[in-house]
Amino acid sequence: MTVLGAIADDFTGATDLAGNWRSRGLSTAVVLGVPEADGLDALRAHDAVVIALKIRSVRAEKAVAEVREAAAVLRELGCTQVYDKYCSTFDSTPEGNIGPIADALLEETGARVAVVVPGFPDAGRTVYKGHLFVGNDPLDRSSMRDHPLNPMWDSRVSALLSAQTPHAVAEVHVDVVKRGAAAVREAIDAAGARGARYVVVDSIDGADLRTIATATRDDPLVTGGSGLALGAEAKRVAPTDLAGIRGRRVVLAGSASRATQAQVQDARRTMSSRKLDVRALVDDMAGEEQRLLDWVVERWSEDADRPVMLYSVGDVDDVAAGRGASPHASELIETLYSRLAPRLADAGASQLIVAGGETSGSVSQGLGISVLEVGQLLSPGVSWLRGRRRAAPDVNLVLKSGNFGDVDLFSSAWERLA
Ligand SMILES: Nc1ncnc2c1ncn2[C@@H]1O[C@H](COP(=O)(O)OP(=O)(O)O)[C@@H](O)[C@H]1O
Ligand SMILES: O=C(O)[C@@H](O)C(=O)COP(=O)(O)O
Repeated sequence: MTVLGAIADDFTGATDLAGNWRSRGLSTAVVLGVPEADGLDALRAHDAVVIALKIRSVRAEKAVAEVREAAAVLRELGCTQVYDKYCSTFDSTPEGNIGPIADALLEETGARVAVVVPGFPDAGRTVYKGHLFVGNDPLDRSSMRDHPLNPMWDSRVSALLSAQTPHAVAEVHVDVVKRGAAAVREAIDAAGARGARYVVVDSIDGADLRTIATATRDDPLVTGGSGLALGAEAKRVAPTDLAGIRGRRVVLAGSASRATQAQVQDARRTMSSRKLDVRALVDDMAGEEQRLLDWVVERWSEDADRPVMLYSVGDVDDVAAGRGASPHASELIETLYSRLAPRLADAGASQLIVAGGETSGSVSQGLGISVLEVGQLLSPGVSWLRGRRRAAPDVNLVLKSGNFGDVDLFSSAWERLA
């Protein structure tokens, strides 16, 4: 029976969370979109279910409506705790939807108070005295300040959240966390008694996540990045690795994040690659789609085993250039990838690495994927997946969050598919 349920605001975030639950031995299914009632029985066998939505950058009312539907499904599945998964870098604008979604989930779950835990120390996200750090930098001094969709303007998580919710937000700092789960529980309850509905809890290492997870085990709602899932009670089940599906290999990078830029630069040295031309997409989307398909297929015909890469940002100037070519550059790039992905699969692609949360959503939707099985972990937050497509053969996928993964991920990941 399913005990844990999650709602993730993007597809990479969903696989990030599922990978962490899998590493605790929990069998975890990722469903793309709110599943239909007749699809629920297949999910009941899992310990945990993640419903992946593509709502990170959509209007709050629309996002909340989808989240309420997803919450109803998790209730139907009998989940005793709902995990509200947003980005470990709290990606949102002041009009963003993290607050409204959490507010709706307080109502849906009947929770009096919910923790806010963006920390994921394995991936360099820590929260210290309420401030979110990316590596050594406060969030608003990290590369996230230049994000094309969600430029981050503050590092204090309570300030970011307070801009998006009418509810009071409290903080529990690391000195309390280091005293253990009972002290954290007491501090959360005390904050709740003073009227707070959210409590941002510091986490500077994995032990803190385990402490917070223990303290909140019986809470109907927790919120955070994926790190808190690493504190889930472990099951002694050795997770099996996914087998590789034979076929062509392709990298589709639509992420503008700095880590992806470095991965793109690294991969350009080892594989054929081509940068998307936003101007050409504006002028003739269908023609450009065909040209890109032909170009990839020709590269495969030269060497069937070598991956081929399409990318949209090689360095930070490409975002400004893309925007200069069209104010709709982001949508055009997402549309291109979602249309191209199924055509690449028809042309033989069975192993795809996709970079960027929004981009991964577009590609998965384009491929018609309904459920993802989570396999071997490549690096914190990044795993191989098997995507089940509606009326088409399955594919292996990596849906990589923009800022995650080792620099050589695009060339090294393939070896990890048995
Ligand atoms: N050259 C570009 N110019 C403008 N927008 C771009 C460019 N390349 C990618 N984008 C858009 O930026 C967004 C990146 O978001 P996402 O895929 O979530 O990755 P990340 O958050 O890591 O940057 C997408 O909407 C993508 O289409
Ligand atoms: O929590 C995280 O950092 C990731 O799971 C995530 O959501 C990253 O988003 P993108 O950078 O948009 O892929």
